[in-house]
Amino acid sequence: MKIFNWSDLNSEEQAFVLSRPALDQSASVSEKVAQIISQVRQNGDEAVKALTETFDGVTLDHLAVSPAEFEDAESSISARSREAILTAIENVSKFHEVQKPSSISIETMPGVTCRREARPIERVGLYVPGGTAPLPSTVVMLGVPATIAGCPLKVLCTPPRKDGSIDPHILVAAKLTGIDQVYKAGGAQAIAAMAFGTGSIPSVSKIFGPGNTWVTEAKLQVAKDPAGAMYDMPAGPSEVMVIADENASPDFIASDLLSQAEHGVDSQSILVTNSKHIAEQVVEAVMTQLSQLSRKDIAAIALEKSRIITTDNLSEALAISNRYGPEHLIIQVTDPESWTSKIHNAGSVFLGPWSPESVGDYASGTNHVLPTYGYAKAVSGLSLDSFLKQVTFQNLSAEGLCSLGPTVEHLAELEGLDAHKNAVSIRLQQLKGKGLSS
Ligand SMILES: NC(=O)c1ccc[n+]([C@@H]2O[C@H](COP(=O)([O-])OP(=O)(O)OC[C@H]3O[C@@H](n4cnc5c(N)ncnc54)[C@H](O)[C@@H]3O)[C@@H](O)[C@H]2O)c1
Ligand SMILES: N[C@H](CO)Cc1c[nH]c[nH+]1
Ligand SMILES: [Zn+2]
Repeated sequence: MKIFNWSDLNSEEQAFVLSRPALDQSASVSEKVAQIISQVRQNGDEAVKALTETFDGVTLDHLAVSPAEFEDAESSISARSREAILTAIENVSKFHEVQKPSSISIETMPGVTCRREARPIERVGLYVPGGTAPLPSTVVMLGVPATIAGCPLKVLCTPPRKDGSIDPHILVAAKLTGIDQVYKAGGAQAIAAMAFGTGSIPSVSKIFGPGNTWVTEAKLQVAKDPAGAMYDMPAGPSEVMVIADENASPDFIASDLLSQAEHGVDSQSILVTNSKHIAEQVVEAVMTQLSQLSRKDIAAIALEKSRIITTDNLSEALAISNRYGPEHLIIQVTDPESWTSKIHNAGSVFLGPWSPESVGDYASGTNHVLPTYGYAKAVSGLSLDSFLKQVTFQNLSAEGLCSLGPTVEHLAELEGLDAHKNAVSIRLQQLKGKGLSS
């Protein structure tokens, strides 16, 4: 990892140092995704099977995971794995249960009552990536809030393994979080199938979950079509930024940087520190730890686009972080809580030496589906709210309309919208007839 001293960089160099590995939005990816979507719309299940053969090298008879496959999965995983999945579900459930919104109601003026109530999204599609690693933890992060929100239809798609099966931990996590419709489909074809429906995969209103370029581009494209589906957020290649001072442990920092680098070749890990000494020690620790990893080849490529930035002080480090808007931000400084009010743009934050990013990935309780590419500046990570809609209600008494009606009539007149005005006037006339309006 290369070390850059922030104050030595001109603005162009600073922008380069904080640039992400580009999201491949080339015309070729966008055209190819458009073609995949069109194939799935035209030929449904048959197109999904053909595309699975092309991109995943698997021939499938059925897309739906059968009850027998769910049962086999139950018996094939260890008691320890089941227990770990249950602990994750328990903590993620606790943190998402307390996010349940309460209804609000207020009388804005006498006789005019406004209310807001949450409703679950009725049909949701959950995408669990599976290109390079099966992610049962993502099933937990998607399934738990969908179930707590009360979404009646939950459909899960994930790419099949080379033998046409789905990782059993994914199936067990699905069952345990209340999902029983799992389909063997990955990439853009899975997103298209959930957006428009196929013979076997039901269409949904909103699609959730992270994924690679193909998945992300497909989520964006199906949302543009009124017949398609909305999506949660652009959640692409994993990224982490660590802010550390001279008291932090170089080994801990290196382990955190590598934990995200190992996700994929396009992951990005950045250290920002006010200590040159720490920066140098981290370079060494990263190299030592990297050599021990089973995914060292992937992590090594990700590290080529990862960086270490040295700053004059921690305030400058925080400003850099807010400019970058990392998916994950780790604060390894003395008294980390004293810096939280200065953090504005980050998906999820890990405070102090005993809060590695991995705990949020798996089981602390927070959600690991988080905005990448700097979208943390504008959107939040997944939460219970993502699976709910807020419906507003208003109820006016006759007295309420008598008080508010003339204002609405006036505003409608300002906009030249006679029918709007008339919808009030016609009622006020009737109330006048009853002696209720002047
Ligand atoms: N931001 C988050 O919250 C978060 C959480 C977990 C994982 N992630 C990220 O999700 C990503 C998962 O990516 P992945 O690739 O492992 O799995 P994936 O499931 O997203 O993609 C695999 C699918 O991509 C399709 N595909 C592959 N090559 C293709 C090609 N040339 N043309 C068309 N389609 C093709 C295939 O259909 C395959 O099934 C990683 O980048 C990881 O860092 C992000
Ligand atoms: N770090 C990923 C989100 O960027 C989530 C994950 C799943 N498993 C391990 N990590
Ligand atoms: Zn991770």
